[in-house]
Formats: sequence, structure tokens, C-alpha cells
Amino acid sequence: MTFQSTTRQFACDPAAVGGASDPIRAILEKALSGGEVSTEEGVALFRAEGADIDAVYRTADTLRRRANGDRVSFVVNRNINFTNICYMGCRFCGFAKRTEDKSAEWLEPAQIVERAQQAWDRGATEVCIQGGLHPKMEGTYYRQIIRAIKTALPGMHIHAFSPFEIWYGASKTKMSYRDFLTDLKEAGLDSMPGTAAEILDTEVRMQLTTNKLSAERWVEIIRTAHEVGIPTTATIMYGHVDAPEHWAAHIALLRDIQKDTGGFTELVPLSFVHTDSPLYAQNPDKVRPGPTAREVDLMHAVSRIMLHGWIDNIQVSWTKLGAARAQEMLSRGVNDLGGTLMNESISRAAGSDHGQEITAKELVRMIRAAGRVPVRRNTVYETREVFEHHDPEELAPLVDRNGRDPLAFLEMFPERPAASVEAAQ
Ligand SMILES: C[S@@+](CC[C@H](N)C(=O)[O-])C[C@H]1O[C@@H](n2cnc3c(N)ncnc32)[C@H](O)[C@@H]1O
Ligand SMILES: Nc1c(NC[C@H](O)[C@H](O)[C@H](O)CO)[nH]c(=O)[nH]c1=O
Ligand SMILES: N[C@@H](Cc1ccc(O)cc1)C(=O)O
Ligand code: SF4
Repeated sequence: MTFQSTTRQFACDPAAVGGASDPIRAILEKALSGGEVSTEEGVALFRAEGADIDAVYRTADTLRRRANGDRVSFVVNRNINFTNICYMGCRFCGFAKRTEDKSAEWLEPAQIVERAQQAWDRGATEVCIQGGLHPKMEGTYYRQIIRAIKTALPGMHIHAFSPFEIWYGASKTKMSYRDFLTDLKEAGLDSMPGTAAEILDTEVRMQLTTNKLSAERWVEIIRTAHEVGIPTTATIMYGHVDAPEHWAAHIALLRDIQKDTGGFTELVPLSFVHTDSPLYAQNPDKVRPGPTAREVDLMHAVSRIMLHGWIDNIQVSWTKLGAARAQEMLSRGVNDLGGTLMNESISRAAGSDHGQEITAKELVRMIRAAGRVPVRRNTVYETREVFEHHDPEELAPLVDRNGRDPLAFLEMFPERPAASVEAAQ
């Protein structure tokens, strides 16, 4: 039997589950015929071995094709990290600096607008803004940033401020989350990153950080954002002191929220970058150096399977994994390559070396090389441009607002991850 309701399609695919053991096969068949994979079943998928692993990947790929067809999307955006000064002391974070540190940064509204304007001139449709929780910062600064950008660039989508920053702004201004979020929305906030989630489990959080927003507060702020009409992404940062039980419970919790609010646009699994992370440096015996390759593959695939019909965009983070691995994830249930970013700094601060930008042209090539159809989207997954021609010389022109071809001058960035992109082709 096959029927369809919104994005949910129900049809079993015997080819996907062939060769799997009976228990794994039963879970995958249930997923393929529209059933919901429970937390316990999710754990079993994360623990899959041998032929079972391939069946998990094939199932994820089948569900991806049902939900998204052959299209793989990306967004042209710029990260603006307006400050790295932060005293919260999350142990995993290599980004946060003290005020007196040489590399401490603080951007005034005019500097933030300047960066947003440069991004706009290069064809960006989104700025992704996050920062440290600066001890001396006014809670009203978040609003000021939004107003400054919207005044100069009313058409730019502002994707900004994690739930932790919302908590900080609301505490400083003594406003409720609802009032603070409503005020930011009125000022022009369009959507929010669902970062600060890490692993939504109290015991794991106690090991990652003493001060970070609790799991309950994260959920409350995200639900409130969705209720006042601000969509958010969803994230999971994995591969440190966590285990499959935490991953499956985290994904099931995101699914429960989505059933009530429908406010998540995508899930972005973020692999823990250990290299320059104090968490790893201080406890190399207890903390894992990021997820294994198998865990990365399974994280994307199991997310696709557990979230099917609820969150149908699974994004891979090229800044965490590099272009070549990001491209491989397209066969593990992934349908989105995220943003061009222009200035990635959080992963780099933790020791990642995949560059601070990937160009739209490189993303288009990577997607084509994987046999899929590249699509430029906006932040809320509306299609902006479909690159249907398969001759790279016949790329549909991506014209920026000054009439120039951003594909040409995006290449001017010196820190592009050229080597890793070549490897991906
Ligand atoms: C650096 S914070 C910036 C926003 C805000 N200060 C906060 O904590 O929500 C954004 C996110 O970066 C991610 N991040 C930080 N350090 C990381 C690391 N070493 N590896 C992977 N992701 C990391 C975490 O998921 C974190 O929530
Ligand atoms: N901005 C970072 C992302 N992903 C987010 C996307 O670029 C984009 O903002 C979102 O899909 C909404 O359109 N992932 C990272 O690992 N690091 C970033 O800095
Ligand atoms: N993926 C996040 C943004 C982000 C993720 C990880 C980072 O290290 C930094 C930023 C979002 O847009 O929702
Ligand atoms: S994760 Fe965010 S809150 Fe925590 S130390 Fe880093 S910048 Fe600060």
C-alpha cells in the first residue's frame, strides 16, 4: 500500500533492508512503511554492525529520496561572530576568549553592518549571527544588532542568537523569554540557530559545562520561539562523553517538539572538534576525540530515519567534516550542505582546518559529482535557483545585486579549502 500525507510517504522497500538481521530489519521495515522509530529502536540502529549498517544507510537514502528527491540544497550566507569574549566556560569550546586575550574581538553595530553589506553585495541572502556571552554586554545589544542590519539591508534574512544568547538577553533585560523573543521578532529577527543544544541530557551537560543553559531551558526557549513565529534549526554536538542512548533520546525529543510546533527547519549534526578543545586536552582518557567515521555516517542516517516526516532536512556541516566527507554524507540521508559561511570561526577556533568559506560554485560541483541536482535555497528552504544543466560551463548564472557573478569573485577568498574540495570531486 502506498499513500502520502504532506511529506510522509508509506511504502516498504525490500531492496533497502535486504541482508539485515531480523531485529534491525523489523525496525527499518517499520520506518519504510511510515511507522515511528522509538528511542530504544534508534539506539539499536546506532549500534548496528556488519550488513546491518549497510541496510541502515540504504533505508536512510530511500527516505531521503522520498522526502527530497534528487535535489541537494545550500544557502549563500555569512557568519558574523560579533564577539568571542565569553566567561561561561563551556569546556568543549575553543572559541571563547577573555577580554584581555590578544585574539579577543568585539564588533560595533557599524562593523556588523559593514560585514552584512559585503555579504549582500556578494549575493548572500542570510547572515548567521552568534557570539560569546560578553560579561559587560547590555541585553539590548541583540536588538540593536538586528535594527542596524535591517535598517541598512531590509531584505537580508537575519538568522541569529542561540537559545543561550536569548536566555542571556532576557535575564539582562529582566524580560520573559516570550517578551524578549517577540521584541526581537518585531525588530526583524527572522530565524534562530538551534545551537547550545549540545546533548540534551542533564548528566552529559554537567560534564561538558557547569554553567550552560539546562536542557529544560533550551527546550522552553525553542518552543517559545516557535510559538511566537520564529523558526529555528536543530543541532546535536556529539562524539565527546556521550553514547547512542543520548543521541536517540535527543533526536526523539526534537521530534516531539516538532510534532507540537512545526518550527524546526532542519537538523544539523555537529561533530565535536577536539583538537583545541579544553574538554579533551584536560581529560584525554575520558573524552573521545570526536566521533568515529562510522558514528558520523550513522548519526546522519539514523537522524533521517527517526525524523522522517517531521524534520525532512538533514544538513551536513562541511566545516566540521571537510568537503569530501560532507559529500559522502549525501548517501547517508543528507539533503543539505548548509551555508557558504564566508567567515567560519567557531570550528576553526576548536582546531578544525576546513577553511572559513566554501563557494557556491564548489558546492554546485560537489553536488553534481554526487549525481544530484544542486539547489540554492533561502534560510527557510524555499528554492531560489535550480542548477539543472550538467555542463559546468552552462551553470545558470548566479548574479549578485551589483550585476556581477559571485561565483567568479567568491574565489578571491584566500583561505578557501581548495585541497579538501579537490579531494571531493
Ligand atoms: C560557540 S557557540 C556560540 C553561541 C553561544 N555562545 C552559545 O553557546 O550558544 C555555538 C555552538 O558552537 C558549537 N561548538 C562550540 N565548540 C565546539 C567544538 N569544539 N566542537 C564542535 N562544536 C562546537 C556548540 O554546539 C555551540 O553551541
Ligand atoms: N552557520 C554554521 C552552520 N550551519 C548553518 C547554515 O549555514 C545556515 O545558517 C542554516 O542552515 C540556516 O539557513 N554549521 C556549522 O557547522 N557552522 C556554522 O557556522
Ligand atoms: N548550525 C547552526 C549554526 C552553527 C553551528 C555550529 C557552529 O559551530 C556555529 C554555528 C545553525 O545555523 O543553526
Ligand atoms: S559555547 Fe558559547 S557560551 Fe559556551 S563558552 Fe563557547 S561561546 Fe561561551
